[in-house]
Amino acid sequence: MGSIYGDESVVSWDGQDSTSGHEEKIFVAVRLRPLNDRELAKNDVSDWECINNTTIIFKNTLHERSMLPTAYAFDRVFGNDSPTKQVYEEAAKKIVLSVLSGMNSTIFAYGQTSSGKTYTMTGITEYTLADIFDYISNHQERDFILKFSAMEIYNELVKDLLCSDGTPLRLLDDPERGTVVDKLTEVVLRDFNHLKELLSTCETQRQIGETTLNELSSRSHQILRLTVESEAREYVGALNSSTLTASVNFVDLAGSERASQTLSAGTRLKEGCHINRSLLTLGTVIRKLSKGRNGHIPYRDSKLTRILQSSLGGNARTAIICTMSPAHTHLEQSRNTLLFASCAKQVSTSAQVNVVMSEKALVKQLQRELARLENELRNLSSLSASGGSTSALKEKELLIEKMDKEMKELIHQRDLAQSRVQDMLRSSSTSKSWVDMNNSHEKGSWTDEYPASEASEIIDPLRFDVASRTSYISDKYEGAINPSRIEDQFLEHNEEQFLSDDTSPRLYIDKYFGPDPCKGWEKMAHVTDKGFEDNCKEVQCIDIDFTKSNMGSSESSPQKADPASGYTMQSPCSSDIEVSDTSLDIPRSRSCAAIMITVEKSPSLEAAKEKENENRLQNEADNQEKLSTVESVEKSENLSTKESQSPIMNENIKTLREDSMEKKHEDCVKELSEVIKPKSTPEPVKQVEDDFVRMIKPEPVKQVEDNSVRMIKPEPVKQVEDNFVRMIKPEPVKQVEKDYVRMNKPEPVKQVEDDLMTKPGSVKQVIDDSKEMKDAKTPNEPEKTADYGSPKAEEKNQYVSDWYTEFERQRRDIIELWNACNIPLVHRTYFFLLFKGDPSDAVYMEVELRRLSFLKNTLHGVRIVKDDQFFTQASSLKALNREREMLSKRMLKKFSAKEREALFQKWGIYLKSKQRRLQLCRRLWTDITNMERINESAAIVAKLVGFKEPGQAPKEMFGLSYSPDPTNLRSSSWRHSLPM
Ligand SMILES: Nc1ncnc2c1ncn2[C@@H]1O[C@H](COP(=O)(O)OP(=O)(O)OP(=O)(O)O)[C@@H](O)[C@H]1O
Repeated sequence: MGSIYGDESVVSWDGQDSTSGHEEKIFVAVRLRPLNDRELAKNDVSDWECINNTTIIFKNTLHERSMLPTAYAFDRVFGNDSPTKQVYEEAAKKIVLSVLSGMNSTIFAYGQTSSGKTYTMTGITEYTLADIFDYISNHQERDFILKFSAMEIYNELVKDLLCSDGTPLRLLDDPERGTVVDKLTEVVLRDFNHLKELLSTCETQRQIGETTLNELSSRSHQILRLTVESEAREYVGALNSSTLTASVNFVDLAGSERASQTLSAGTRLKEGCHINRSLLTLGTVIRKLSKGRNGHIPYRDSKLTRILQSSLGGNARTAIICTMSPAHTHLEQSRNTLLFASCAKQVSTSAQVNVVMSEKALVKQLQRELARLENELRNLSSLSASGGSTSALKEKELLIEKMDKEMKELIHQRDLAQSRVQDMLRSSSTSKSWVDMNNSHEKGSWTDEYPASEASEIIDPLRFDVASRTSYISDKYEGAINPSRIEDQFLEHNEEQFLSDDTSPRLYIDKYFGPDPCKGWEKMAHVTDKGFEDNCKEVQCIDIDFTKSNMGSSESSPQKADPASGYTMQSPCSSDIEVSDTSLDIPRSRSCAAIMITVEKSPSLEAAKEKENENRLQNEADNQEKLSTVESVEKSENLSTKESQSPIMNENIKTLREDSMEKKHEDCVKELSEVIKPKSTPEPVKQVEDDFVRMIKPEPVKQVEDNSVRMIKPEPVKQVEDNFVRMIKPEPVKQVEKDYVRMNKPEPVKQVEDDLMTKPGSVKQVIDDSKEMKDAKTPNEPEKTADYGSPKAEEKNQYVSDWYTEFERQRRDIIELWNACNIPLVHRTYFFLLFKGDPSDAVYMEVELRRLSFLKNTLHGVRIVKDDQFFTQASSLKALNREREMLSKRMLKKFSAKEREALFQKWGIYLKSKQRRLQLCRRLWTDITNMERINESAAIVAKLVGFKEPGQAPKEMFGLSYSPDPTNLRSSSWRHSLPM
């Protein structure tokens, strides 16, 4: 008897958790009735016999030549002496009383005409109702409502058995309740007697006809329906009250019949046709369901199957009691019944508790559900706000913006640095050129060699603007002398002038770095040498020109040429560029060269300093010379009129007088080093370049775009599909195979061996220690014995003991993994016997553990992708079962009958059971927690396979040289089954 646990709980009749839907097969029982008087009168014989509770056999095999089965097994079979009460208790009660648990249930009586369906079903209905009423009276804590309805399907018309007008009822399809019989009378039962009255009404109403086989043959399918609603009394009207509601159907089918047997005609024949047709549909539904739910199930082909759809593979617990006549004359019908029963046995239903909540409870629950959903929605939105695609994009945009700013700043700094470099170089070169030029001028040599006409021809195409250039250069010159002004000059300087000026830092960048400044640093390394040399030359030329113009002015009006001196102040005198460049052979500023080397090769700071020192030494020598030159200029200054000197020149001379060239060079180098220091080492430059490329090139944007596209476009699906295809395609298997092969190759063994033998605290160490301990224990060597028991010896002892604990642990792991990976038993045995607990086993164990762990993971993966290809190749259950079969065959040869019997007894195998050897082999290596069983398994397999010296496994077996007595392994499949 079940129990009720209060509100929202259910009655459990069979110990199952009935609150959730569970799938179960239809319960099928067969009931054999006794031969009836008519059959006895005809001397009919009984063909069938129930040999136990579940099996019914065909007795008269002599009369039956067919190949049809002679024995049938069902959930329960009842012989002709079984009373209906027993049938109810053992085959129906559990199912029908599920109605009290809130689960729908149905009990069918199926069988040929006159086989005892009505007889059985009437009894079952009464017993059920009696039990239900009994239950209700014993459970006053619940409030029950019972409703009863009854219908029959006669000639494919649905009739209400509780209504006498005989009007056929319509079937309606309800989306929630399925097929319902429209306007079917439903009576609320007052008590058991009320029900009995109703049952009697039904009996009267039901179509009964006389046939030659049954005087009171039911000519219709009858469905009696009892609906049980229950509610815990203490919760009635409460907010959390709920009602269990379910129906039980008692279905007494019309009997299948053969017209020839029933000798029916007219009305009976017509009834028979309808009966057979609807039963045929029922049979088809059952047969189709028994083969799975593939394809169309013809529920709607008959009203019977349509009404009872929920009981046929639906959500009602179902039992079918097939009634049979044992008479030989009904053999064919009996066989059909058994065939139907066999099919029905394969059909599953999935019943669940129907809980109807009170309106208040429903509102409360809906409110709770609403709150939960709202909460989820909130979480989702906050999640998307914090980590969603929009925020990710925004974050990236911000990052890009930030990096963009940084890059701009870096570029700006670099520009400044370059400008400073140039200015310094120019000022340095100018000073030197200017001094040199003065020296040359003093010598009066260069203008003679290069006439003005030639110079003019060269300068014209350059459209050299002497005035602006002079002004600019003078400014820059000042800047070079006063580095603090450089930046201001660049900022203040006219943009156009910058662009037209090929000494402009911007053009310089364009020229040497290209439009993408990020490439500059590298490109610069290739072109600087020549480029900078050219640039320096230009600077020199300009300086020369400037110097020349100023020098000229000291002698005459700037508008007039002085043929004597060769000054051509009216026309651009850049012809002298060439002159200065070539004929004067002015040495390029060493400081310029040094600086460029620093930039060009991006050496380390130390290297730069080294070069700086080098330059300083060189410059010291140069400056000595320059200072003397300045002195000579000073001298000449005294000789010429003071007014003839330009203020700039005066300033220059003044500055040169105040600052030595060495100081200037030092300043240049120092400043340059400071400016370019962070970029002088290759890494930051590369980093800047990489960052820049990442930030300002189209790629990052593209990347962001791609990312966003990936997030919102259908491609992800494609990607997922691709991944999936990649997952389930043979490729991963191939990879897995490769990995597997790699794992099984001798290399890892070697590696593990090496590790274990060479590492400190290694196996070798343990072996040595244990040997040492063994030696220490030798009684013949007292001095060693003396050491035994000392702290050192105890430590060693502990060490060795730890090793054995570890050994046991590893061995257990391996055994577990063997089982998990379906490793062949022969392999297990060989290894198991190999492990003697010697520390040198560690190598084998470690390799085996690694291999198995890998295999287990792999198999796990393979199972996920359901790729049997690798699975079977690696270690499949199928292969293992094959191995067990083969081992079982060898038992005859390897074990005597006595030994086998002893083994069967030891392993709990019933001596009279079939396939005892196979049973035994199927148990080998299965109880992995029982070491005794494992030991026995190993011993049995070893004997079956014929290991000669199982403990003496060569380590080569880790390769492919596994050879456990080839004479005993004739079948190649044995070797094939080995995973190595
Ligand atoms: N197990 C049984 N023990 C004794 N008598 C039985 C048993 N089963 C059926 N009978 C008797 O056999 C006869 C036919 O039974 P019943 O009417 O139940 O058959 P049925 O299968 O319902 O037939 P139909 O399909 O024609 O209605 C009845 O007289 C009934 O009393």
